[in-house]
Amino acid sequence: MLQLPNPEQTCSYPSVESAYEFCRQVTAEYSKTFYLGTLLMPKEKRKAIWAIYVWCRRTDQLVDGPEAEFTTLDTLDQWEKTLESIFAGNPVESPDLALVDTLKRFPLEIQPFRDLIAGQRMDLKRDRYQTFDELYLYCYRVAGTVGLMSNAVLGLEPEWGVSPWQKNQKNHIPTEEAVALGIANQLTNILRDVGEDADRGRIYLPLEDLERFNYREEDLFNGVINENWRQLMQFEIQRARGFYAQAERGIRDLSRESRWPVWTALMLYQGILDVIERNQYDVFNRRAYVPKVEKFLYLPVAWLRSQAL
Ligand SMILES: CC(C)=CCC/C(C)=C/CC/C(C)=C/CC/C(C)=C/[C@@H]1[C@@H](COP(=O)(O)OP(=O)(O)O)[C@]1(C)CC/C=C(\C)CC/C=C(\C)CCC=C(C)C
Ligand SMILES: Nc1ncnc2c1ncn2[C@@H]1O[C@H](COP(=O)(O)OP(=O)(O)OP(=O)(O)O)[C@@H](O)[C@H]1O
Ligand SMILES: [Mn+2]
Repeated sequence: MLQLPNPEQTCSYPSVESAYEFCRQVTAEYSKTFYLGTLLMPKEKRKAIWAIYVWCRRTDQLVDGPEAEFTTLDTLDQWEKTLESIFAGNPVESPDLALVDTLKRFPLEIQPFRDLIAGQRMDLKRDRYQTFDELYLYCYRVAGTVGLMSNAVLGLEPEWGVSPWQKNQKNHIPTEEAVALGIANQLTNILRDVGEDADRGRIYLPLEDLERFNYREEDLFNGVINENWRQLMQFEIQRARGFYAQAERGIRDLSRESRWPVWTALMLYQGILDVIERNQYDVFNRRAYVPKVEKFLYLPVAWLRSQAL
């Protein structure tokens, strides 16, 4: 796992602009997919997503990064206090300057941020999920919440963009669809990282599914790829695709300028599932990623969808 650049070194003058620049760099370094999506947005929204990205990434690093062994429930309580301070307009560290500024510009609520921290608490407390309902709660907390945060920035199509015969119809707010995209992304992430997580003694796939397909924990730790594994993976891939399909139906409710970036991020992340299939479900020895050239080929298709669907 990469180490986040030290914010104090990167921004020698802690100004709002240098904080945003730091956030841009971190987003570009950590996620080619989401960074590409943000490049398709207007400047103000793009910067806001970078600020949110970095807060989420820093939260994730507390339990997933190089310092993770020192993180306790207490650390996360402290982190939540810092969050409250940011929402009160008082940055604690220099990257927070960007989020404080973003909070002035967009109607973000604190609850999804708190819930994301609660998701990290789950990672500290457990390394198995018995049922899909339990896993769903985890996915909601670590990723569905990101959908809610993003929605506040992406925005809806303004009233004046609505045709006269729809004027009295209230805009549909695609909350469930935004959460669905977070869930879909997280399930994809889990399927891609099965091997990596097993190396850390973690299993995110619901144990009830392992049982249903007659695939044992021990098989997973040994990286066994047999017919049972392929069927289990196919089942989970279809489940993730169901959430992508739900998310797609919400994109038309977003502001026009946000549709292309969201279609792009959705298609690129969903593309990881196709790569897993192409790799014949070997997530133990090969990392599934969409090659750079292919990433750019998605752009025009995503644009057409953002215009037509
Ligand atoms: C283009 C756009 C709007 C992007 C949003 C980017 C953003 C703010 C991402 C935050 C990512 C983050 C660091 C979250 C912390 C918890 C975590 C690690 C969640 C997983 C992301 C990991 O991505 P990555 O591949 O880098 O993982 P590794 O650490 O390398 O293993 C997640 C898979 C969750 C990502 C969830 C989202 C981006 C939510 C998507 C939903 C929307 C943008 C809402 C769209 C609206 C409608 C109506 C469909
Ligand atoms: N285009 C690529 N070419 C070669 N290796 C890649 C590529 N994309 C990802 N990888 C591999 O995956 C690792 C990073 O994984 P990750 O999936 O986080 O990539 P990413 O480009 O940040 O995309 P994402 O936004 O989907 O997270 C790299 O260190 C590399 O091993
Ligand atoms: Mn990544």
